[in-house]
Amino acid sequence: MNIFSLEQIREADRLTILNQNISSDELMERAGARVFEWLHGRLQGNAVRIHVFCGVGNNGGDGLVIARLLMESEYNVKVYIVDFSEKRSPDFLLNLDRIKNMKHWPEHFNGDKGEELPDIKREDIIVDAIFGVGLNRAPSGWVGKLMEHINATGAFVLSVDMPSGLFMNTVPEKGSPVIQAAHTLAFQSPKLVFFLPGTGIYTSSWEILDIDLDKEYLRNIQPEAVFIEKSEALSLYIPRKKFSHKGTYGHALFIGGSYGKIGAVYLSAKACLTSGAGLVTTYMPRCGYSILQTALPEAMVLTDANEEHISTIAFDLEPKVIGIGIGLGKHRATVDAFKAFLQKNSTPLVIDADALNILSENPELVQRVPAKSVLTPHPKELERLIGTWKDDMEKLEKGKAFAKEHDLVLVVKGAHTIVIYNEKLYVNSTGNPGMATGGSGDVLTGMITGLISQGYTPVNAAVFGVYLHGKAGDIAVSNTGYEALTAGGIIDYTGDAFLDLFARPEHQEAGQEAG
Ligand SMILES: NC(=O)C1=CN([C@@H]2O[C@H](COP(=O)(O)OP(=O)(O)OC[C@H]3O[C@@H](n4cnc5c(N)ncnc54)[C@H](O)[C@@H]3O)[C@@H](O)[C@H]2O)[C@@H](O)CC1
Ligand SMILES: [K+]
Repeated sequence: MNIFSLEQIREADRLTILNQNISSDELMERAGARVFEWLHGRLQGNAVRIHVFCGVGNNGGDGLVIARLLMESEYNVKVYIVDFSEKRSPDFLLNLDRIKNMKHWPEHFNGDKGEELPDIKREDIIVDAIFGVGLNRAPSGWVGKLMEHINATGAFVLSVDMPSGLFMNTVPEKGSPVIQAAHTLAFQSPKLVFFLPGTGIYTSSWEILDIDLDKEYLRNIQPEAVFIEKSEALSLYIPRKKFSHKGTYGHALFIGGSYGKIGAVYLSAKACLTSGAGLVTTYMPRCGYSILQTALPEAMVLTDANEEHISTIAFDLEPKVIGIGIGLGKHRATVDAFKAFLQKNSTPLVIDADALNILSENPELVQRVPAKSVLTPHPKELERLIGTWKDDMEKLEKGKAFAKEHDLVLVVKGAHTIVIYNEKLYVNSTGNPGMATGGSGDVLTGMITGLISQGYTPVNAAVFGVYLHGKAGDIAVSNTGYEALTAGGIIDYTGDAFLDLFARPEHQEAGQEAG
């Protein structure tokens, strides 16, 4: 599913009106009607009190359409106008007249009358149509107070298009008011901010409503980001061939491990085999030999001369891809070995853990990383690589610039992991908090390496690997619960994650969990 930018939504809006030969107010009616149908389908005429808060722009206009349609179906509706500006949108004004024609007189808030805050009960419903995509500065004092009052009621808050107070392309300053939505109904496409840690917290779940914006235009543009769900993942899948052999699926090598951290290599190697690599070899210090040969007889083991850490990186094979850094440690000899390895290596890499830390401590080494290699940093490792950021948006911008400059695939880990390559963002839909457990990252590195080994391009391997990893975790938790999920458990359910790609058609987006 595509995620569009503010400019793209505005243009789609304009072209829809032009090409479908409708007025802007007809488009607003369509948008409001979709929200009304959503509510009506669930409430079925229930007498619950519905408080509709409308701003004075087009989001507020949508709110007025929703309120009118609810009233026409005899719902118990109260409308409030949050008069935050003298510049009211024409379609807002048109719909305000229509509400007044129904003999309903909205309560106006404009800040200088010291209005009493409305009395709203926990069991009521609030429709938040104060600000939509047009917010361009923090709401002023009294508007913020009203928004905080809404948040404090404990009522179910349904946000129209986006929770009021969120911006499309920046993150609200600390203390800036934002509506805490129970659910958000977004028009046409989800917003990027639903997936970022600092802003995704403002809606517990979200759904999109199709308002039939200009399909031709939306199909032909490069979206701001792509949301990777089953259908996108399936489109990346490469079927196995009947007349194939282990050589067809590549030889993957893992370089890593140190005394006490052999398990990391085991997890990567096993995840790599489980995701379909033809052959796997691990290169590790001598102390890892028996452990790996015993725990994972399917893998081959090469050892360093040193017992406890890697001191030289030398091997006599030609792997298709190398996963490096898992459990590696940062012993001086290991750092030197890694530097020497980068000088002569041209095989694509999947770089994780201590190899990333060595890179960030020696930034000149980044130039030595082969183009299109995959980097899988968690937030701290990312910060060491690209520097600090003021908010999630800046993090993505810096990530894009870094990936572009070095022609690398960057996997920005989080609740919604985002893969960055060639200025494109791929936002993952799968995964859960049970996966925040030691070794989960080693499994991901193993999966991505395994996919590259089989012939997936590095960017596709990263996007597909992140999806599969999360999906395996999601299937696993349905059996283990969050707490008991371990990294090994994610590997155990990788097969189910593959099978799930071909299971019944994807359920409609309804009720997605965000954040
Ligand atoms: N193409 C679409 O997707 C459609 C959008 N519609 C609705 O239109 C909304 C966007 O409407 P608008 O562009 O009018 O913007 P909003 O209604 O989101 O915001 C209101 C206006 O207030 C001003 N403003 C921004 N921040 C302010 C602040 N802190 N204090 C005071 N004034 C402020 C801006 O001029 C802004 O345009 C969407 O979110 C959606 O709900 C729908 O009506 C139909 C179609
Ligand atoms: K809103």
